[in-house]
Amino acid sequence: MSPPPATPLLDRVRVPADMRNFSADQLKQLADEVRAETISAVSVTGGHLGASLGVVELTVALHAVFETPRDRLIWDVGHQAYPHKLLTGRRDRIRTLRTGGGLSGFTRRSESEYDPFGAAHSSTSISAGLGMAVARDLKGDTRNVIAVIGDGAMSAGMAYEAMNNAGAEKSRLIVVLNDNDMSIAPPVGAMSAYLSKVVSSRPFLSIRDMMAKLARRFPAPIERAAKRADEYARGLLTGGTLFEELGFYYVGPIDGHDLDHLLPVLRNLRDTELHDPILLHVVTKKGKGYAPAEASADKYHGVQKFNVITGEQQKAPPGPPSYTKVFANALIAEAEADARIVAINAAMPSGTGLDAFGKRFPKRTFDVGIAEQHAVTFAAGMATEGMKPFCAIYSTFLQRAYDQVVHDVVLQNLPVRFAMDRAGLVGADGATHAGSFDIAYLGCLPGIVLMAASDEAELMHMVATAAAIDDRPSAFRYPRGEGIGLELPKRGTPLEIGKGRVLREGTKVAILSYGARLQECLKAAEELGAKGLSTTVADARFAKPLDTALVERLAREHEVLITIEEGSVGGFGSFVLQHLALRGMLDAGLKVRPMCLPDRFIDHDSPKKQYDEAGLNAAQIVAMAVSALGSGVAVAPARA
Ligand SMILES: Cc1ncc(C[n+]2csc(CCOP(=O)(O)OP(=O)(O)O)c2C)c(N)n1
Ligand SMILES: CC(=O)[C@@H](O)[C@H](O)COP(=O)(O)O
Ligand SMILES: [Mg+2]
Repeated sequence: MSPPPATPLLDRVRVPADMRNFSADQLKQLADEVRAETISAVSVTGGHLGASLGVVELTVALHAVFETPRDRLIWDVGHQAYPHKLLTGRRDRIRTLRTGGGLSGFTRRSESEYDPFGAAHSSTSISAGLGMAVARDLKGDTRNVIAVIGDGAMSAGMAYEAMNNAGAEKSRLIVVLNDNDMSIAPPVGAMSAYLSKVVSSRPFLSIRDMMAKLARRFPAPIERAAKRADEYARGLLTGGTLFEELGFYYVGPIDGHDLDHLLPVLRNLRDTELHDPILLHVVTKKGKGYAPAEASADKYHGVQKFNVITGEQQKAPPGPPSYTKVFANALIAEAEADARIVAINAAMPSGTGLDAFGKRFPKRTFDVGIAEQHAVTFAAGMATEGMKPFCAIYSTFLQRAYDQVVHDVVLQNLPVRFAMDRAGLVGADGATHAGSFDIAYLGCLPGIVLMAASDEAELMHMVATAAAIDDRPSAFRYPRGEGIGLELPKRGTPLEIGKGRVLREGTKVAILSYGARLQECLKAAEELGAKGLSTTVADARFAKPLDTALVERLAREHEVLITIEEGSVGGFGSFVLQHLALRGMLDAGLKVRPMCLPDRFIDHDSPKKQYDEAGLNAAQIVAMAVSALGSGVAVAPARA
């Protein structure tokens, strides 16, 4: 007779304190329930399933052993934190994940006391953890600080900067390296190869543990001998781990799914008198425990809603190709014609579309890992040798390489091309991933050519334009998602640099759009026309160099000039205003209304709702024009 079903335990756990008296067997059952609940919840919301499944046991063990939230637990990237959210008072909201007003898809200080540090951009956890550890020491506090970082995130320079400092600071910090041998794609780089070597060597924890225990039992001379033996054991089995050379006490590798390993090791680390930073190397499987995830190439890194039984993801109805796909095809067409074109991405081959480029040109495609700073200067180096590098990095992630853009590319006037996908608001990933700032942060740089695609055909032309610009840096931005369904040429046609285009002629209101708000502008012009307000619509195409003749004509011939962009304050509208002001064209009463993202962060929601909240949809453009004509004050977009 089969044993009676175990009473569910997850229902008894609102916060981690509720599970701290559980036995090892109960914790194993709890882990199974957490995994099932994670799969069920993400099947409804979509999201980052694979990474979360890979850390179910680790999450249970960390919260069982450490006194969170007093002990600080930081998740690098935070995309793997769904089990963490289930166990820290957010189970009731887990099915609101990544939806408007719902839980964030990453960790967030404002969301929970169990999230001591916000994340989403990778490789920040060790730095933040060290900061918390040093602050603890300065305050004479005794809490533990634990940073969980993945093998992919460990490929970013910031992680080394942090470890280098931690090794010198000698402040007690526990870094858990969650090694699942995956980034979004299979990992790249020497660090990944190194970790595979360490993982494949015999687990030497037992020998080292024995030596350490022996050392503690004997007087100093023997302790020194034991310590030397320990060094030898380490060197013998793994050539001395890189982490120990950086001043960390390395423990591992251990099985990150086996609570019988995890619990005692974590308790030892919690109770040890060691004041060194510690690196615990755990080996896990991304997508663990859900067959469709384990079987998939990307381990269900980021999924749509799906059928739990079959694993089949909800497919969007067939629509126009995504901007990403159009970019990839356009770059392939250019590269077919010019062997100097090479493409670089930072651990985002599929997200940028360079996986397709790489299939066509494997030797001209470079995935440098999560290393945007390196990617940019690597591209700069290639440009000095006459190559035509296209650096495909999401607008938000390019923020990480800003000084490389300024100092290594623009200041040296090197012809690196920046393909900035995910420009503007991006929906479910929310504020951390919005491509809000590139117009402002690039537009202030002398000499760079800046373009924004208003549709997928324009994107093709901008790829061709960038390919042809070989005497200075250039950048073009385009949004997440699908195009508008235009017939596309085989290959783009280079645009005349610094020239916009007029799509609709009017006399009263002029709308000058930069980027993909153009369709909303055309809708608004229709509505304004129906109100008897004849409206011109123009596509600026370039923020730099600005089409000053077009800007001045629109200013001269209309009562109201509206500029609009999917970017923050300080961007395209500012460039237009500055030009008109310096030309004295604001002195004669022209009513100018720059429409851009509000000066605040816009939380996750559907893109349509996000742009509603940002005040950048057709109805709000109409309202802005009408209010300006009535010389009303600009209507600030409603706060969500
Ligand atoms: C600075 C930065 N670049 C790129 C990304 C996109 N990204 C999110 S998760 C991820 C892979 C992370 O791999 P790993 O740290 O091993 O975590 P895993 O998904 O394997 O758990 C990448 C590249 C990011 N979040 N931040
Ligand atoms: C966690 C992370 O940063 C990436 O997975 C990101 O969510 C990808 O964004 P896209 O879905 O827009 O490619
Ligand atoms: Mg990984």
